[in-house]
Amino acid sequence: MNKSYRILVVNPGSTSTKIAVYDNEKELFTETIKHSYDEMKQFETIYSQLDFRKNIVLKVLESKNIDLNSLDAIAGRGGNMKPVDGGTYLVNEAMVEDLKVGVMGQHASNLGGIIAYEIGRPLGLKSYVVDPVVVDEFEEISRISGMPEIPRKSKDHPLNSKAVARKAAVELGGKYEELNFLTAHLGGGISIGVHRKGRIIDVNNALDGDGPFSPERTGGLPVGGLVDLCFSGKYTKKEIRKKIVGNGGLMAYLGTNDGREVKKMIQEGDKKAELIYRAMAYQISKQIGAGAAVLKGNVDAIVLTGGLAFDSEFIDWIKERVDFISKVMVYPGEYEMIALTQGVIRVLNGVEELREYK
Ligand SMILES: Nc1ncnc2c1ncn2[C@@H]1O[C@H](COP(=O)(O)OP(=O)(O)O)[C@@H](O)[C@H]1O
Ligand SMILES: CCCC(=O)OP(=O)(O)O
Repeated sequence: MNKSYRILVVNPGSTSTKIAVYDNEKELFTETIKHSYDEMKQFETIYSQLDFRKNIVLKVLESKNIDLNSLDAIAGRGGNMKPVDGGTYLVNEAMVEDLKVGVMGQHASNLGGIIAYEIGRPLGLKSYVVDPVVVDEFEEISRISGMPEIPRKSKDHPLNSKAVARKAAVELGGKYEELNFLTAHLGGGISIGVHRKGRIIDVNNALDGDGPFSPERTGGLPVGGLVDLCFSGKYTKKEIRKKIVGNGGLMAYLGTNDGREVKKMIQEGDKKAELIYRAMAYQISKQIGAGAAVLKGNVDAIVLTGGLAFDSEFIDWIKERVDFISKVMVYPGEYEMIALTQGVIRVLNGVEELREYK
């Protein structure tokens, strides 16, 4: 019989830090600590948030009476280290250095592996990241953008996407590694992943103006207009970036990044809100259609997930455009905490090989 493991899970997001403890797959608790804009604006960089977020994790563990010595391992959401294949990686010094710098960019997830390492090391515990945001399983053809200086990059939500695709595979009576899925992670950022037999061979870069617009990001833009805006003299580089990620999408058109607020506006008769919300579903559907072409139509299921998937009307707008492609399966919310735990348990039980970060 497999041993029982107690695992601490740390998931830093743009507006929250999620903390959970599991005994194997049994959740003891999950706590989400929200961070307001005002609280975070004191930090110049993601890395400078380290002590703030780490102390929050330690305080939550104390408040839940979790003895640090009772832990067997720590899992953190993997951030912008060098691109890697999907899987579970031991956090080592090389990874921590790359996450500190953010070799592939800046995102709160960069702190997941570092916090896990900093808490684990003095206790003699191993720390892991699972399916980090930079999982790159692209084929050569997916990297071509049309401008050699700017190759397409894989940066999205592989942790949640692979977790829901695995769930869907079980429901379909098959294995993730043997089936083809199109996943749509519909959160603050949106990514449409093309999974061919367990590998994400194409996806829109959710953090760099690619794919559908989202509650807070522009997605792909007409580049000519963007070039003009960049050189208009009206904005700094930082301001332009913020317009693309943070203040884009629903936020730019409607002044909110909250899907529930937009629903309220629509119910109160706001026609503009309805047009924009419908346009987001339209763009998501187009990206799903593009993914179907990548898979030459061999799609076992389209899997919709993320916070927006709680809105059944929104999901229906997508379904009516894409259900000719394949069966549509919906898993509202996100499964990142359990996916981190499961990834660590798979390697501790020897079901999956632990990967080394170089
Ligand atoms: N019931 C709902 N109806 C409409 N939108 C929702 C609902 N629940 C959550 N959302 C929206 O989902 C988005 C956040 O999704 P989530 O997956 O939690 O994002 P992230 O983890 O990227 O912050 C927000 O726009 C939020 O308002
Ligand atoms: C680095 C890409 C992952 C991402 O965009 O995550 P969130 O949507 O959770 O910010």
